[in-house]
Amino acid sequence: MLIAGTETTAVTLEWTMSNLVNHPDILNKARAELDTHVGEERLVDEADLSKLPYLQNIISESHRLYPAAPLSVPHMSSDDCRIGGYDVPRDTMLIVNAWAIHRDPNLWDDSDSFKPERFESGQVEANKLMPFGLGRRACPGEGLSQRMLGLTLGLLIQCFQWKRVSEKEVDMTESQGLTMPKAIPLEVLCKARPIMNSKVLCEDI
Ligand code: HEM
Repeated sequence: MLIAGTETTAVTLEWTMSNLVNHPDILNKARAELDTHVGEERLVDEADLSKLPYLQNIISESHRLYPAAPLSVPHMSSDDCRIGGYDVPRDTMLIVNAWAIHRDPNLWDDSDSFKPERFESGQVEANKLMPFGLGRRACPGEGLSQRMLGLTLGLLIQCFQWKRVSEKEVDMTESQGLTMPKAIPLEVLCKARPIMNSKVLCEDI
């Protein structure tokens, strides 16, 4: 439960921040969305998340390219069945490669690029995502985790300016592990934005 609930969300946040510092234009657009819909007089909160579709699209795009459970969790067929043209006997272990599906060029335009805008076209794209699994055994923590990711990312962008430690792009190599960690942990520079000095922040805390 600890790994399922914390490591997955933390790893997703690290991949998302890595993508953002490698794409400052996308980071700026997310900051502009926060400044427009939340402003600089108070901190973002849960009720704001529905007004921040671009922030949500950034999270979806991170789930797509860097799913925290790339091979999901093994399942077993409870009966004979047919999947994608293959006969699968009862009691076969099935592993879904979400990582490969999320990068399949037949399903996604420019599939290896980080483009949150692809989710602006509506629900069709979002329906192709499966970072939390599908069906009866899908992740019960999806709602909690999506809120945690939205709030944490929103606060990080609202409160700090972020940039890479050098001109060189952040290395995006994946390492091995249950939750697909980064091979090289993220290091970034941050500078407090004016909201951090404001009286409002002290009152919010
Ligand atoms: C980015 C965050 C997360 C991701 C990507 C994620 C992904 C997944 C995936 C792919 C599964 C397997 C689904 C399947 O078998 O088809 C799973 C199961 C599970 N997750 Fe998550 N998860 C996340 C966060 C959380 C959180 C925050 C909690 C709880 C607080 C949680 C609790 C669980 C539990 C208990 C299961 C096992 C469910 C079962 O076997 O019936 N997860 N998760």
